[in-house]
Amino acid sequence: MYISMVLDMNFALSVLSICIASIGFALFMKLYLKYTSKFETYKSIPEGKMGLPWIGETIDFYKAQKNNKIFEEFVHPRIAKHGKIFKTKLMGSPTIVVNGAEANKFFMSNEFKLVISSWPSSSVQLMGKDSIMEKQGEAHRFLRGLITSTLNISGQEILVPKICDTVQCHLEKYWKGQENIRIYPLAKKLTFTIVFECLLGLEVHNGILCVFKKVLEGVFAPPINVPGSKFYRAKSARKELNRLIVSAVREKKRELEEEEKESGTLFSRLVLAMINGEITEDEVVDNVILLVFGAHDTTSFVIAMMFHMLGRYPDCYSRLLQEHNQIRSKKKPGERLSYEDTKKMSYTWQVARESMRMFPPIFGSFRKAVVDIEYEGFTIPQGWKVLWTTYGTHLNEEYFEDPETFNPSRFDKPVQSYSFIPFGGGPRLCAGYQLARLNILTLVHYVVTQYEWSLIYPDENVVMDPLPFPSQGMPIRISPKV
Ligand code: HEM
Repeated sequence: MYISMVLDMNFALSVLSICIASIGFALFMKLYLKYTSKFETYKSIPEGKMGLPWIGETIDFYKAQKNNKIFEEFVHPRIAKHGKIFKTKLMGSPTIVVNGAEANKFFMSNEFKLVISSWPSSSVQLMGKDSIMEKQGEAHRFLRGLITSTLNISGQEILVPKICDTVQCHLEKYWKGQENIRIYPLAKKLTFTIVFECLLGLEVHNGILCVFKKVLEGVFAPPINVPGSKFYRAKSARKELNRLIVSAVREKKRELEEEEKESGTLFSRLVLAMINGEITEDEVVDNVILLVFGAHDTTSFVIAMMFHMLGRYPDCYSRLLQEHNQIRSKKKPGERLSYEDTKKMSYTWQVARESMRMFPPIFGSFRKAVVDIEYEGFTIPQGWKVLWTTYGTHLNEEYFEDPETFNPSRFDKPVQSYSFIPFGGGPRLCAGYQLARLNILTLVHYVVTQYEWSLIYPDENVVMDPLPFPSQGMPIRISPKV
């Protein structure tokens, strides 16, 4: 009796489960068909798979990103199957992934006309809606003008000696007397100080780097604002940062109004524009934060990867060292580098470019179509995202012969335009590119002329979370040159 009751119950439960599963499946199919038929009117959407409703192929993308294999595991297999332009769905958005110099040129140079930049919600909330990356048209042009005017040739002539002092101070504080150091975290400290002190002209207070780090950690985290989440911690740090920067803005405003003299630093220029009513206080704050974000992990990763490759390619290192010894030999003891000296570091910059080709700090960037776009016989519907990727050209032998080989000399000759794009291109080309260049060249100069060094882990992995970084922080053995 008891057994038959249990069997009856089991049977009833099985029938119920089958019913629930069937209803679930029917609902799922209905949603899926509704979702796929929505775009049937567009006959020429690029090929590709949209994956599951809402999630799309996000899990595959994140998995590839975690392994630092976005190209090998996500982009390349889809290029092989569907061609250089394919569709997918990422983080809830239908997305067209575009690869190749021609496509890069088309989408990057049509910024504001056909596409606008489109950052994840967590980045916008943490960087602020008033940062340059969220601006279009005239507002974008004005902010960009302020930033790039600090980095024109006369701006760079002023910056180089300041960067030299900062680098020497950094080496004195963190390298001197050490046997082992980790290049990547130290390069982050240095980059932060260079942006804050040399570019912006702000003093670095104790603890501010820590607050910045917490904000940066949440920039690509899911925007889940619950206590304990990365995003929640980043939002709290952002509030703290706001307080600190707002008080610096108001102090600078008082100074500028009382003294009526402008120091020429980017921070003064931003505050002066605020006094003149051209931008708001929020715009000053958001752009200070954005500049640190734009510079910090990117420049430090390039520095780390340059040392990684130089440690593995002694011939390249000898040639680079020769370049710096020559510059050094023309200087008096203690004399700083000049902007002209940095122009002589052409091979070093080729090493940096080759490192960025193989290990781009930014894998690509999202845009949003503001109208239906016709490109190469395809239609990209209005509202869809477009993702351009660095890997799509950097690792393609159509643009770079033998792309897996580290060969800085490939940059002896100019490369096809829009094929080398670590700094992006078009109206949104990196606004701090010259600062990154000076930061990298100056640090390399002082390190290679003052230190013997060798890699501790020549096979150290690069991981991504979500930006790439060396898994061990790139430790090196160092000893001062005699
Ligand atoms: C090696 C170092 C760097 C790399 C690889 C890099 C890369 C990039 C890329 C790819 C973009 C374009 C993003 C897009 O198209 O959506 C960009 C934009 C930008 N970067 Fe950099 N960046 C670097 C260093 C810096 C530095 C040092 C600063 C400033 C101090 C900076 C400030 C900016 C700003 C303000 C933008 C936005 C430009 C705009 O929207 O008009 N970057 N960067």
